[in-house]
Amino acid sequence: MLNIEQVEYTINRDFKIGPISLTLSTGFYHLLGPNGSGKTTLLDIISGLIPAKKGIISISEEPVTLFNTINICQLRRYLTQQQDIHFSLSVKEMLFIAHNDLNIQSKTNHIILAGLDLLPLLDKKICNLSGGEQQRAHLARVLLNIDSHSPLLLLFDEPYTGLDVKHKYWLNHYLKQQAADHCIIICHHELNLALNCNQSAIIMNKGAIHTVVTDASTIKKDTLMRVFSLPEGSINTLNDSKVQIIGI
Ligand SMILES: Nc1ncnc2c1ncn2[C@@H]1O[C@H](COP(=O)(O)OP(=O)(O)OP(=O)(O)O)[C@@H](O)[C@H]1O
Repeated sequence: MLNIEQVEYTINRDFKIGPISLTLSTGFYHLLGPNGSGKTTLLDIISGLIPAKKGIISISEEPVTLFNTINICQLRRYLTQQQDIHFSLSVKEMLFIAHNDLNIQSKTNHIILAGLDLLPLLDKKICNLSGGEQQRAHLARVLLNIDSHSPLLLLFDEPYTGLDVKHKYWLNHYLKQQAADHCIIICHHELNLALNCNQSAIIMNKGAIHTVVTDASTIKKDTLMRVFSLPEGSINTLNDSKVQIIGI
């Protein structure tokens, strides 16, 4: 599904991404790492928003290049970290701009809009919604667009921002179901959530991939302390040898 070979990108004299090589099939991948470790930059490169300086990326065998943007857009969806709405749009208007043939009544779409509790908010202006409500509307914009018969690459940059626990739970549950058919990469800082989920995780540090595990609950205390600069005593080892960060 996603193939990254020796990808490099130089941001400035002090910060460089890569070389990164990674091959991912369908599934659910947590992309973890401290602030400034290069997660968003990597997602931007994978999505084709910024061109890699070196190396090769392909999504379902399609090369990610500036000249192949139209094909790439059909193979991937990307919820970026920040969304700016410059017009006074309602939720419904924004969703219709993203999908001009959107059928709000269809069973699949109804599940998403109901799961994100957006049905009562459809006619409200986005700028008048709370932070979490706005994030739910932007999530719907992406989720309503993944009804595809072929596998997609779904990239989410900090999708949990502003969500309350009910909607975090719903989102995880929904994406877990989608992971059977699609390759889903979620960049976030909810370390305990990742440690709890038995899903794959990619840990970045200083522009490079530090660790890839097929089960995030096997991430070692040492790794967490080193990569995230956590103090001694901040990590609890449970009876089943899983670790949890305490105090957050
Ligand atoms: N447009 C830019 N110009 C200059 N430096 C940048 C730019 N974008 C990112 N950087 C720098 O590149 C590094 C990686 O940034 P990036 O946003 O990829 O990190 P991140 O892991 O997503 O961080 P966070 O968890 O805080 O969102 C940081 O040091 C950041 O300051």
